[in-house]
Amino acid sequence: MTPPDPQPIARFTIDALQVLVYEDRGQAGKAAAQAVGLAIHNRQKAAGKANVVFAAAPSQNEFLAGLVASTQVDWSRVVGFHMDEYLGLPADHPASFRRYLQEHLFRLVDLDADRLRLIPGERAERPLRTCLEYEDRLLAEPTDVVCAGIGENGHLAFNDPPVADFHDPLVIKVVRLDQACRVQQVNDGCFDHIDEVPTHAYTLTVPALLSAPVVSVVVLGPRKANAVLETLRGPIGEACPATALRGHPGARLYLDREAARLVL
Ligand SMILES: N[C@@H]1[C@@H](O)[C@H](O)[C@@H](COP(=O)(O)O)O[C@@H]1O
Repeated sequence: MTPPDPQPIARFTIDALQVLVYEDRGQAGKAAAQAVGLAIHNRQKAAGKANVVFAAAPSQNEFLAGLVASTQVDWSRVVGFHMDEYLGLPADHPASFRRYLQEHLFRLVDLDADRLRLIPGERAERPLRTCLEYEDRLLAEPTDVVCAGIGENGHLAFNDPPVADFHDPLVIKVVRLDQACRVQQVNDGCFDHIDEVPTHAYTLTVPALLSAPVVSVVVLGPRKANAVLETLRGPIGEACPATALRGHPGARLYLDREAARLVL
């Protein structure tokens, strides 16, 4: 017998943003995976393929596991991008986002190299050239679905508060990482020590992320409660980059009870 679909314990809308709260991480991730699976399926039916941008962080584990299990997605017709990567980190480094996505998704669904558009983060020289090349790839295959998280400091991808720009003319840029963001990477277990966390990274910009008609955001755990509060109840602005989601009618925020603690 198949387990029942996850049911939200609360659902509400803040400005244009739909918010769904689930009892636990597993249910929130599974619900997001079902909705993203359907969005990819619909896009494949309408356009033949779907261009999808994936976040790479422990917050995505349950969601990606749900997507791997989805029967709705034809992975031979998905083009996979990722939203950020550390500058100077080789692809096989344990904390590399390319490695994370290979292990949690691409390898598991046979998404091969010819359908992957990955940021060559190890190229630390001439990063602007890397940005322009990746921009060309994104513009050639416009994003249909973005799968994101929100950082403890309210960042979207690596658009931390000091560098986020809701009117950014760029599609991808190199940013200096905020200290709070670098500390989170250690707390998440991605690095042993703050000194190991790179100081700079490539990131898709806020307008690039929000250009997708479907934006699915999974935010889990007690350490995200403040960021969720700011995202939903604070003033819309770059001080909390995730507030930009409130202007997007195709955005959905999937929370577990712990992350939603301050907004229920
Ligand atoms: N590289 C990750 C992104 O891919 C992720 O979306 C974001 C939020 O991550 P988390 O949900 O762990 O806070 O953080 C980093 O930028």
